[in-house]
Amino acid sequence: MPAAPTADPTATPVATPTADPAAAPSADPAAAPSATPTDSTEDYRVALVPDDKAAAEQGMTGTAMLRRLPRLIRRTLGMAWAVDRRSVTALFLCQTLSGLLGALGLFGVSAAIAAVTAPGPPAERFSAAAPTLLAIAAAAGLRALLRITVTGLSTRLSPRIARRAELLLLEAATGAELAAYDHPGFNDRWDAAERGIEMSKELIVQVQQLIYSAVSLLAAAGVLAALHPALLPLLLLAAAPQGYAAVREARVHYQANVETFADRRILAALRWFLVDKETAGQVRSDTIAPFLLDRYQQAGARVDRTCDRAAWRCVRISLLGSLAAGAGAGLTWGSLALLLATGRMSVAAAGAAVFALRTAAGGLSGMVSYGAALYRLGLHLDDWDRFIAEAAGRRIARGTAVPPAPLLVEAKDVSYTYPGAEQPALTGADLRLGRGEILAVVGENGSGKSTLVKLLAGLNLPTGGAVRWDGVDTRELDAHALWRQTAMVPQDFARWPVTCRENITLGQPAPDGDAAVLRAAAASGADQVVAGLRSGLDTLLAREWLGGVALSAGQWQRLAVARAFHRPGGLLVLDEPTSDLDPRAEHRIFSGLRELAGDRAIVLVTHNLANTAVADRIVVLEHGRVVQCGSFAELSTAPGLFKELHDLQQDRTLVGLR
Ligand SMILES: Nc1ncnc2c1ncn2[C@@H]1O[C@H](COP(=O)(O)OP(=O)(O)OP(=O)(O)O)[C@@H](O)[C@H]1O
Repeated sequence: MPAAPTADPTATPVATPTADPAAAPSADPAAAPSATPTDSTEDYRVALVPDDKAAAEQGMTGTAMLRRLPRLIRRTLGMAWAVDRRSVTALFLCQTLSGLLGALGLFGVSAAIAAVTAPGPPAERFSAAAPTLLAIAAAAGLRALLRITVTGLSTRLSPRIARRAELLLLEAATGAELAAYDHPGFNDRWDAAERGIEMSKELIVQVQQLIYSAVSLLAAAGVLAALHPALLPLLLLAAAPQGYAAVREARVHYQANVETFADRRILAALRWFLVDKETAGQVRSDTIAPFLLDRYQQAGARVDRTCDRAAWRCVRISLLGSLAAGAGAGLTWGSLALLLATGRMSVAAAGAAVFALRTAAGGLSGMVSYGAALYRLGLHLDDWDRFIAEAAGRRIARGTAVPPAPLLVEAKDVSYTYPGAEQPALTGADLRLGRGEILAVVGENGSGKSTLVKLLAGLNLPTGGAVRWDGVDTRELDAHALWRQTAMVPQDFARWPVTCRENITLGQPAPDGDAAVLRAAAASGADQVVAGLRSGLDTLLAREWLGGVALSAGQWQRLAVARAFHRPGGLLVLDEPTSDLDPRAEHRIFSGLRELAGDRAIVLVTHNLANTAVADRIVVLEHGRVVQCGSFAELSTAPGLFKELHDLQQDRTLVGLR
């Protein structure tokens, strides 16, 4: 899936988001994307299949294939044209020339046989045929050269087409609203679309093979029609069963692919959990490896069973297709013999017909098999298309107003229900936050704190009520302009695989460059991290990469906070910003917060209620509702949830001291 895979992308190849444990169906069934709510890996697997299977069934008939092929060819050539016009033009010229040379060669064969079998002395006959034979040889040589050129051109085009397809996919994914990721099946469709990209590498190769076969067939068919009109329909009859079998096989393969889709995702997720560095320690300490490996084997066995069934079906289909094709071929060759025997065709024409029939049969079977392969690729390309269309339907399309740093951020009767969720995560929330103020948001796990701050920061749009920045609904604001005014430390902050400096500037340096970076680092305690790095700000923080340096969880968090402090956003959102920090680092951040609030509005989410003393106001959430609002002094003395939680926190400390 396209979301930043984990808090540590250094451990997650960005280009292989399928390995994202966030998308792992077995890891978190609540978050598992599926067609229907599921509670187990098995349910997940079963729930995924019907919809996708239904989609796969659509249009998988012979006529559908015939209808779709021209569109697919146009589409592939269109994609190729967009990336490299010269190569596509050269490809066409080569193919056309190759076809013409093929036809000339076949007519040449007829002329050569006629010359050789004409009455007269052998030497004369041979010298009469020699120029034609030389021309046939030259044409064959030239065709071979053209074939090599075509292969070279398609090898050049293939990766470029795939990269373009990938880029379009990435643009579609990053251009979608964040809420798109929460829609059931969105991540699955991303996975399927990625497979479409893999397949797109093959497109141009298959298309050029198909065109080559078609051109060969056309040339041979022209010659055959000229030799005897009965030969061509017979040839087509012989190819029909093979074509039908190829379509059926493509269909069986694709269906097997769809049926094993969920299991293959499970396999990918299990592979991830078994080998990733993040979980490697727990795999050992929890001795969970045998359990996960068992799951892996079960899923693998299911995939194998489905693939075996598909393979056997294909063998049966192929066998029947070949038998019918053999009978058709026998009919064609028998007819040719009959024409020759009854004198309705000359020996020269029959000789040329033999060559033409072989060429045409090769062209036909090439068209059938490449056509079927292309059709199969096209089904995967549909997945790519489907995702792009879906992402486009969920693209960020808000207003155009560009907000300055807000003086006032308000939530008015705000509710939010995650897509597909039965219960709202937030209901009827009202609050105000002015520039220079600190607002703390507290509550038990799952009470809606992160949901609320994502709405205030315009990452999500409320499903009810409104969030307003200086009176303007966030729906009417330009999303990117709004986010430029927002600095955020989310719970799962990213660990970008770039230098320490870039981890703080995010590629958006302040006018005073490193001075601003060092100020932000000093305010968050990241200055100590920088001081310990062998190349200071220039140190690459990507442990898997050559020369990268690994940081501790707390050191990363200091950098994440520095990054938010460095950003000149008018709204600063800190969601559990000190969960990994030692007391000294935590103290440094909270003692500097008031100064930072001078020209910003700050929202702080924390479970450490003592830290909320720094806030001007505290809102307490319970089951998605604001149940209390007040200052620390008020809430810590008045009866209510805040006091209860605060006392519990104190009480635990006392137990520890006893
Ligand atoms: N992407 C999502 N899709 C569906 N439901 C979600 C999603 N994210 C959160 N929720 C649900 O919304 C509710 C509020 O979640 P939220 O993350 O806002 O809680 P929180 O107060 O920040 O929790 P915590 O203290 O554990 O961080 C929870 O019941 C959670 O299950």
